Amino acid sequence: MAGFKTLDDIGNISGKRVLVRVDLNVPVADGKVTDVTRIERIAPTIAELSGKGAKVILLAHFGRPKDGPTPEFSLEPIAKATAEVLGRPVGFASDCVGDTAASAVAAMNKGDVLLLENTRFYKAEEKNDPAFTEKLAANGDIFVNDAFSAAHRAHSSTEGLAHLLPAYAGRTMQAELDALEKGLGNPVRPVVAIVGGAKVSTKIDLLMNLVKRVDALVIGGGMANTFLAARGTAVGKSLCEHDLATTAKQIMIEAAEAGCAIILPVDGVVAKEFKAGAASETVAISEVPADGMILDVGEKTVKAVAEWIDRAATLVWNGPLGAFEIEPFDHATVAAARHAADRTKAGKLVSVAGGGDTVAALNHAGVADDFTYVSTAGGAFLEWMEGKPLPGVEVLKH
Ligand SMILES: Nc1ncnc2c1ncn2[C@@H]1O[C@H](COP(=O)(O)OP(=O)(O)O)[C@@H](O)[C@H]1O
Ligand SMILES: O=C(OP(=O)(O)O)[C@H](O)COP(=O)(O)O
Repeated sequence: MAGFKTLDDIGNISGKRVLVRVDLNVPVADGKVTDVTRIERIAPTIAELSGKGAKVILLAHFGRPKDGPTPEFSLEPIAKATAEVLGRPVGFASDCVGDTAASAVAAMNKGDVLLLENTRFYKAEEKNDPAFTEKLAANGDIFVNDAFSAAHRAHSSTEGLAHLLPAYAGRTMQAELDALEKGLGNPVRPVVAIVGGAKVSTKIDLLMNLVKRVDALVIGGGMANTFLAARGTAVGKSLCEHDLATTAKQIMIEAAEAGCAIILPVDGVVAKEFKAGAASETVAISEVPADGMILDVGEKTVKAVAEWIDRAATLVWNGPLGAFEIEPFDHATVAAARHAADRTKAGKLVSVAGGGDTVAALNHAGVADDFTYVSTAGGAFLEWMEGKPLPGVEVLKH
């Protein structure tokens, strides 16, 4: 990989403490990891470093904790899941810095793997605070970044550490960049993007550039509601960021100027409660009841999405079309995923999808292996697609 040091360049690391940034921000329901793709993808890097006798110290975030350490956002259950997937013991330290982390690291033997607690339990992490980065660096001799899916964040553990320690790209980071370049570096047109999901405020800005790079943008999931509301459609109690209406309107203007079609839902499946088995009905998008929530796009929209997939030569997809974890709100996502998989298998489509929940949705639909490429990354992959430098990648080029 041009401009990067990879594990091929790492030399003798026997006995060295290697801090490895991984993405363990995996989907969890009722305390159980529901999709282990991100864990499986970090296995090669961990096996290689451990096999060379390094002390492998994993750094990761989980969710977006607002109030410091809380059990809900602890990585401890994920350490157990990681051990199961890797088929080896994975230690856990209940703090990522300070004495707790230092003594757990000091107790490691060559080849051991240890996971440190959620880096986002410290606000300083997201501020890329140099003093905090130094505290993280105190536990390592070398830094390896294998978290491509968090590389769009300029945080202490994704960017800062690469300034303080000799830094290398891990095998997944390397493979993700190679695969995206191969699949989307020079995409065959028309390019259709599907963007859905729930991370509206952190992803909406990137649509401003994405509409200049793709021929059509299908917006579903929670993301669609903000656009519908901006257009004046009442969305009841749906997930919606009304204060982003101006941004949504501007994206629609930019899209029109760039000749990018914007496709919004024409119908929605609405329910009064966000829970399995909740009574639901499909209504025209102009008829969402004031006390209803749109939890999936409706059948007419599913048909329109399939038609756009048929027109596409290349499909990029991040974010489910509905709350796919809860039946029956998985219907549109599963239908679109299966349709894209069929077109791909027929040799008519290059399909690249990514994101923690999107990968889980593709697995739920049973088609993850049928896509051209499935990235672990959602936001990072879209930012890469819009041509934006990713801080966690750029710093590895120094
Ligand atoms: N209409 C909707 N209302 C509420 N949540 C939704 C809706 N559509 C999708 N979601 C939720 O979006 C989440 C995934 O969004 P996101 O994190 O942006 O995707 P990814 O992890 O693939 O990048 C899922 O948990 C799903 O339940
Ligand atoms: O899950 C992630 O991204 P994704 O939802 O875009 O797939 C990454 O772990 C980044 O998490 P963040 O969006 O809270 O920084």
